[in-house]
Amino acid sequence: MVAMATKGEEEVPADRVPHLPWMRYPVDIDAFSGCPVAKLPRLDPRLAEALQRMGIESFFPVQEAAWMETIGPGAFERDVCINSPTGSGKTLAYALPIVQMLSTRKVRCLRALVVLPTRDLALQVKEVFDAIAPVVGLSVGSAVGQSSIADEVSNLVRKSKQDLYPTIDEEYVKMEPQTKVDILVATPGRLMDHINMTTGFSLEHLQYLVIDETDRMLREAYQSWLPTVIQLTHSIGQDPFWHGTDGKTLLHPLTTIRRLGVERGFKGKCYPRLAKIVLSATLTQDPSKLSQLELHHPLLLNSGTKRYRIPTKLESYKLICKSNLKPLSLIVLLQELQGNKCLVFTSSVESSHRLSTLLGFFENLPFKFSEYSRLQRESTRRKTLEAFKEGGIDVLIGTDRMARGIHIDGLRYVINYDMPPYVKTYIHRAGRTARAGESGSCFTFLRKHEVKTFDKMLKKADNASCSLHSLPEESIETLRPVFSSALKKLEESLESEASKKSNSGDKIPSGSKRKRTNQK
Ligand SMILES: Nc1ncnc2c1ncn2[C@@H]1O[C@H](COP(=O)(O)OP(=O)(O)OP(=O)(O)O)[C@@H](O)[C@H]1O
Repeated sequence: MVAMATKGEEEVPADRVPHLPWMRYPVDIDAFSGCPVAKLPRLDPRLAEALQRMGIESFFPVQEAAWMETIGPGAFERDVCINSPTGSGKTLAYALPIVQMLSTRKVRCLRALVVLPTRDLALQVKEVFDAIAPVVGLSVGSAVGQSSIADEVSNLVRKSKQDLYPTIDEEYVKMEPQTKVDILVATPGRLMDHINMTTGFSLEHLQYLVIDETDRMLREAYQSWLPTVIQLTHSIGQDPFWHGTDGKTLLHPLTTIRRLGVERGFKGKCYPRLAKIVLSATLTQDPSKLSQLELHHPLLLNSGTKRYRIPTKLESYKLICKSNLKPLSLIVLLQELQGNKCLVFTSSVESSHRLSTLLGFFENLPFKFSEYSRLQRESTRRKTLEAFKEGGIDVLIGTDRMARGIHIDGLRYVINYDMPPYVKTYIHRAGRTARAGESGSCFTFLRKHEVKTFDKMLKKADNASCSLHSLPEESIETLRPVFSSALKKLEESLESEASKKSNSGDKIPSGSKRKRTNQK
């Protein structure tokens, strides 16, 4: 039985043959065994050194496979679609070829755009580019809303010569690109701000477009950023020649020498191609969604034959508990995990807030926890994530917003306090652990009536086995006396928060009214 598909969420039987012919004959990533950095053909030695400084001695299979289709024999002739498990190294799989391809560019202008759904994830990916791009002279910028738009503008575009020397010849100004970065990592909202408002910001020279977490990006419209970007990068009508006032016609000195490839469907005309890489651990197969990408002769790189794969060293457990005692079961489980780093996922910001407020009324808990949700200020969230990464906090309680792509070293445990609504949600939540070949465990709390649905859901995730984990009844019983007073304090605390907000005129957090988001 197919999980209830809701608007925007395509849940089709994982074993159904893909609609799109090109998805039926993927390159099997498992056919690659990875290789030492020194053995990757044509890798720029400066990049090899940078990778070694990052502690990377060998490449993962997906990175080797992607390299072969971009720098190797595949030579970027086809757009690359990567469907590979969480934590398998997809970021470097696209970052390395793009940096290598741009390492020979002569003029600095925006040639690679990487778009991701959240600021945290975008900043994480920018760190990877920052570690490799500068060694070959490339500059990397970000447009994620972490700083003011004015600061971003000054980092992204230089003042045009016309502003500096009003008498300068206009034609010369048109020639000189004003973007100060070669590679831009962006979230859709800020990208659209710069497209619409930042003078000198241009995508006309773009050669590479990467869409990470593609299934989520295609599901959430984000002010129709994708059609806007695709349209702006169409070079149809872009005259590659510069017609001087003296009647001479020259090849525009700054025309991007994109990989001129004959595009199918363009009647054989030479057409500079925008090379695209799209990727996810749960890449959509929905033709209507994929058509938005205008992929050129796409090639699918897939891990194994299943639609979804979970990390090999991930162990899954389920705990069946009474819903009214779930907070106590969570405390007992967290006590068992002895302060190891752990992410706790709930179904909504409101549920995260309630749970973390309630836990605050239990004294002497043997672990430090914090809420991590949109109800908090951005600065608070950033500090919380930093403290969690550095070990100052053991447990983060949040929503699916922190499920996509975020990598936290040493994260051993993920707990689904609320059952994930879809298999994709499960894969991305559980995928915060057992990354890069490490082991990890995912515990899911279930009420009796949820077990059957959950088991069916897990069958779609590569037939993942899931053992039953039980908690000592007596440990739960010892917490019950505190529990009832904690519940009372919780209601009082939420009431006073609500009255404070209504007195101060603050909007009640949208999270408290939010329907279940199918963010995944
Ligand atoms: N070749 C490598 N050798 C060792 N570690 C690596 C290698 N490639 C990537 N890593 C590390 O593996 C971790 C996961 O990589 P990455 O975030 O790219 O995975 P991902 O496939 O994008 O995961 P997700 O689907 O969750 O976004 C990162 O911390 C990265 O530093």
